[in-house]
Amino acid sequence: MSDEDAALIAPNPDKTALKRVGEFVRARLAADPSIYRVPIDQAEIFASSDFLSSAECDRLIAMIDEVARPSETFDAEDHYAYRTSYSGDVNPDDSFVRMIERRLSDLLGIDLAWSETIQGQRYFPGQEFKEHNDWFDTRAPYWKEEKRRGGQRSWTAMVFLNDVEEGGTTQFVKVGVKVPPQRGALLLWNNALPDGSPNEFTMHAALPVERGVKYVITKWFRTRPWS
Ligand SMILES: O=C(O)CCC(=O)C(=O)O
Ligand SMILES: [Fe+2]
Repeated sequence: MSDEDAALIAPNPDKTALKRVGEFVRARLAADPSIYRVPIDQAEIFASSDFLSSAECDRLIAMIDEVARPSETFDAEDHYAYRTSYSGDVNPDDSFVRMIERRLSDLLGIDLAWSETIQGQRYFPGQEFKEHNDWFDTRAPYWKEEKRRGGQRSWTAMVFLNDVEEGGTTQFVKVGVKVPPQRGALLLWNNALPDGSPNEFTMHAALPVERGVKYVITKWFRTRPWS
């Protein structure tokens, strides 16, 4: 059995909560005319082209440049091969950041308290984030802590802050969906299936930047209040 297959049969204590979050966010997004659903059946992936203004993107880019440090993923063993970009939590107490967070939370209809603080990422040429799923592996040592502080990740919200000269496409590798960076565009997806189990079709990668620099912000929503 591959590691990936094993992850899919790992214990899923948050299944019912994931199902419930999936249901209400799905209904809310379906009723929102600014949101487009990527037309595939295997995963719930949504986009909105002008979520942030250029001025808002520039302000976030400047904040990321201030906090950038090497990324950490939850897979300590090979994280350098895995994600080579720079990342950092932008200041969650900043009133401008709070405004962006409130907008995301309102769009999805998930209480802001159920989400991790916004993370900024910057990719220079050659940097990438190899294919992965955003959900936690409930068999990994870190799960004990994550379970206590908000549980499984439900929805991911990501915003591209700039156009990239070449490369940096976000690719959902199992369903053939490719989203090139587009300034201000929001990408949202449900990491779970409608029944609350992890959806392997959400596996995604940030392809290497070839020319220019790529900036994104990401916010992960959980299944209960995050701390
Ligand atoms: O930068 C991207 O395009 C993807 C980022 C990502 O997958 C993540 O932060 O989990
Ligand atoms: Fe991801």
